Amino acid sequence: MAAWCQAWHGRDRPSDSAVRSAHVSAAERPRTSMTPPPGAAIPARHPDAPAPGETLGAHYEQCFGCGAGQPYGLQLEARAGEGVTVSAEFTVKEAHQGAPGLAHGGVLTTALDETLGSLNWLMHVIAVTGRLETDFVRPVPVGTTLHLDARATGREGRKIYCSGTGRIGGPDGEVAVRADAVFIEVKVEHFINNGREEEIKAAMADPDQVRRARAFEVNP
Ligand SMILES: CCCCCCCC/C=C\CCCCCCCC(=O)SCCNC(=O)CCNC(=O)[C@H](O)C(C)(C)COP(=O)(O)OP(=O)(O)OC[C@H]1O[C@@H](n2cnc3c(N)ncnc32)[C@H](O)[C@@H]1OP(=O)(O)O
Repeated sequence: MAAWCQAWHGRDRPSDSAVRSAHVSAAERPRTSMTPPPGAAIPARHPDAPAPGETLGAHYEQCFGCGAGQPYGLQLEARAGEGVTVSAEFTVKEAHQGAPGLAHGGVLTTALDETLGSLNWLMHVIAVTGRLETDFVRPVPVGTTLHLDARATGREGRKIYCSGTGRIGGPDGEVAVRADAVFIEVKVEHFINNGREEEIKAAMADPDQVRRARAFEVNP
């Protein structure tokens, strides 16, 4: 039986008090810098990572950032670049407005979060966003295609440092948004112990081999 499957069967869900105390100690931690510390490792591309130019596919069909099963989601399709870099496009739809005719800042942050998160697949690591800092440089109108780029800049322990930009008017157009983030490597138990049973079961039964591989095969 695969490790993730054993973890599911023998899972030990955290009690409410465990979740609360974990939350308090994390909240008391000083903010992590967004710059890789001196001595951080240079992120290495996994030998089995998709080749430059290949699309990565969604990691979960119901993901608000990349899943095809979310009609109001971003349905972002990331492509592998050289090294540990990715690019993606996202066209702002009416459902994504904040001010009339303009993209909501949270949606733009989601686009960056998803693009940055997809870098982890090139390293064959499962990681969640720990900290994400966005600069909103220009307003982004509905109908605009945001050209996104992201790169991993350093690794230290479980922390993965990365940065990304979103440009308008073409892949070399003006920067409209940019972000720095620290992702934290987790085991598949992070999802099993904290997610809802219904969705976890559905994800495990996903007939899409690529998505299953992204979710599980990086956790031997
Ligand atoms: C069976 C089905 C399975 C399906 C599987 C599907 C897999 C699909 C593949 C991929 C999915 C990825 C999803 C992509 C979606 C886009 C990305 C998102 O939006 S993710 C959602 C938003 N993020 C969260 O919900 C995190 C919530 N936070 C937590 O769960 C914890 O706080 C966590 C895991 C981040 C850390 O908790 P700790 O207890 O494991 O680790 P500690 O010991 O506290 O920290 C470890 C190191 O990380 C630093 N760290 C921790 N939290 C940090 C933070 N918030 N900012 C900066 N650094 C932080 C610490 O300073 C520490 O560093 P030092 O080792 O001391 O140097």
